[in-house]
Amino acid sequence: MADDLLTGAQPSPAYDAASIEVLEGLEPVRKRPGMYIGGTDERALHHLVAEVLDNSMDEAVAGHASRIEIELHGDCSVTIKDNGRGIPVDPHPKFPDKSALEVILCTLHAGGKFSGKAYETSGGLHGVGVSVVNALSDFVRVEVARNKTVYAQEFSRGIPQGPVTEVGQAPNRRGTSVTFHPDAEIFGKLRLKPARLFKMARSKAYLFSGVEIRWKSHIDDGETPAEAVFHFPGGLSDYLTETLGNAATYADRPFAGKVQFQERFGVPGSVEWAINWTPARDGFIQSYCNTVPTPEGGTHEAGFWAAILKGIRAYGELANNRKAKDITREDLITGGCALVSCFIREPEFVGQTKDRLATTEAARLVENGVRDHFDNWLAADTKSAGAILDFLVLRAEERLRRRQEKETARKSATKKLRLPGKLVDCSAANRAGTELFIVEGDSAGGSAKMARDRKTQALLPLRGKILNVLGAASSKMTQNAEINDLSQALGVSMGTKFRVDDLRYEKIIIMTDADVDGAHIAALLMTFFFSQMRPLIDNGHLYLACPPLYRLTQGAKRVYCLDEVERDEWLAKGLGGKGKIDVSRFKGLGEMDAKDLKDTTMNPATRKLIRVSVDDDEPGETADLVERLMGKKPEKRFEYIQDNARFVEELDV
Ligand SMILES: Nc1ncnc2c1ncn2[C@@H]1O[C@H](COP(=O)(O)OP(=O)(O)OP(=O)(O)O)[C@@H](O)[C@H]1O
Ligand SMILES: [Mg+2]
Ligand SMILES: [Mg+2]
Repeated sequence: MADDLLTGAQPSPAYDAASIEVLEGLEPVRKRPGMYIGGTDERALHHLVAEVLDNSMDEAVAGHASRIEIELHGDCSVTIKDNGRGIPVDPHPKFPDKSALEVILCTLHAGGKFSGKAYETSGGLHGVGVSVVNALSDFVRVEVARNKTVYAQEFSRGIPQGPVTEVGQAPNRRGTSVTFHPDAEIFGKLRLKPARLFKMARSKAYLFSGVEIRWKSHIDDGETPAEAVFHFPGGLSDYLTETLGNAATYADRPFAGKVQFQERFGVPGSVEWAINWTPARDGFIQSYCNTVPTPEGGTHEAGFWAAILKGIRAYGELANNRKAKDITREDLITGGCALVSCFIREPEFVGQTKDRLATTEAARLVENGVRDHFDNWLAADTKSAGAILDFLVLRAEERLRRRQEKETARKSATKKLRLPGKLVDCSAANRAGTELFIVEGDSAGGSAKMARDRKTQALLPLRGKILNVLGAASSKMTQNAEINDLSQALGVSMGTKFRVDDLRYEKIIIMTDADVDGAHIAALLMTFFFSQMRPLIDNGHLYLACPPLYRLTQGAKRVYCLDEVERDEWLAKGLGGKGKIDVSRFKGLGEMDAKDLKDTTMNPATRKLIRVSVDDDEPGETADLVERLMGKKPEKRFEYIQDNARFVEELDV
């Protein structure tokens, strides 16, 4: 084979000046879409909509538009319409035979946002966005209402299908409407997803309370509304409250606010933020600059955390809490749920998809803008401030303890087992017959502790939701405290270093509440085992406990029911006791007393377990399944776990 290459009969084509191509117009975009939209995957496809929407948002933030309409059509084309100034249509001074509209759509680096004259703090800055969309669409129609006239021009794959023409009168309307259909030559079978666009549209409305965004979709995905109007005068604070739902938080209301830089620092721009802390989930931060999401963070995020960190340490000092000085940014972020949105002049992003903000000044502006407010807020609401401080100090202590444990473990010459502090171990010396219950929350751990058989049953309470490992980088995973505790308790390593023989227990039993949250945690754990400790499943070590949903009592008689069906059966035939049957539904494991928990869920003689297994005949299906389990909707996962008998196979023990 290799010889063929060297002595090949085909003469290689000459490599000379003629082989150096110069791509003209929008051709480079079609040749290398990745350079402009970061790939040709689903994310890139949706980014096209973001580019057009960002242009309308820029128009709104500049004070020229108050309404944006997004319509997803049945053929997966999209229309984005605003009531702004309208893209200029007059002949362009540099290209007198072309309109500005055509120049903007068909030339890279053509735009009105370079000088800061037409826009003050815009998300757009490269003059590339809409021309890239044009290059990668097989159909584009732009309509502009300006000077009481409606103009239109159509394009395909970046090439005008005719000049700008007047198509009607618009005596009291103005604005821009861009309709485009992504090109299947570039994106293949990928389709725009209503749910994703819906979310994008809604978050934009949260980011700029001065705009109303109207959503319409002609594609029914079963969950996304066909029509909606977004207008959020409450801004990010409302957004955060909505995102956290009814999770318990350390502050009653988020620490939220907005600062205009002009008033404080004499430069244009502003920062708005909202943050709260919760034990219920891993922390997150979503940041934006000029309404453009920056998933990789950047200087604005750095400034924000610096303000929060300095504020909380100073507060700790005032409150005479010596440990406050140990709090680091890492502690703030775990459990801290934050939204930060800044508007600045001439932002510098990394890459055309603008994933990270690089403007150094933003760090200072945001830090100084947020800092005073945080100090005042902490001083005014001492109850919340105290709760947050305690939580963060605990985080810091845990982190230091883990680090110290690691160091002592490394120092000790003999290989000694390190076990996490919260593991309630069993006393049996051998693995045979032993079980580890992974329980949700500390309260459930309490009754489980009394219900267990001390000799063979061990407990590991997990706090909050473990990291969604599928989406996480492996470095993040090894830093996750809950995951570290879990693998330490099991006595094994993750990934390729996993040895099934090292397992310290024979059965690993996931015991979570019989509700949606419990199912979520169970799904997270199963996914974790599937991706990091697969042999543990293949060798039949992983189980799900089946806590009952109902307890029926009639006089002195009492039965437990796993589900509605069983409950209704008993209700129909009666328990054989006296009087009325009393039905109670368990909301969580923590509600059951130790005896109930033992009889129904833990005692090997009376309980039911489900063994988790993976169907090997359909390996493709399994990967798909994990994806599905890890989708964004916990209810879906719950249904899935309940309905699916392939992944979760029934087994009476
Ligand atoms: N909806 C709109 N209303 C008014 N002007 C618009 C609109 N959309 C685009 N424009 C004009 O077209 C120009 C080019 O848009 P384009 O998206 O290509 O680049 P940009 O927004 O300047 O920068 P970026 O490449 O970062 O998006 C804008 O600078 C603006 O002057
Ligand atoms: Mg743009
Ligand atoms: Mg352009």
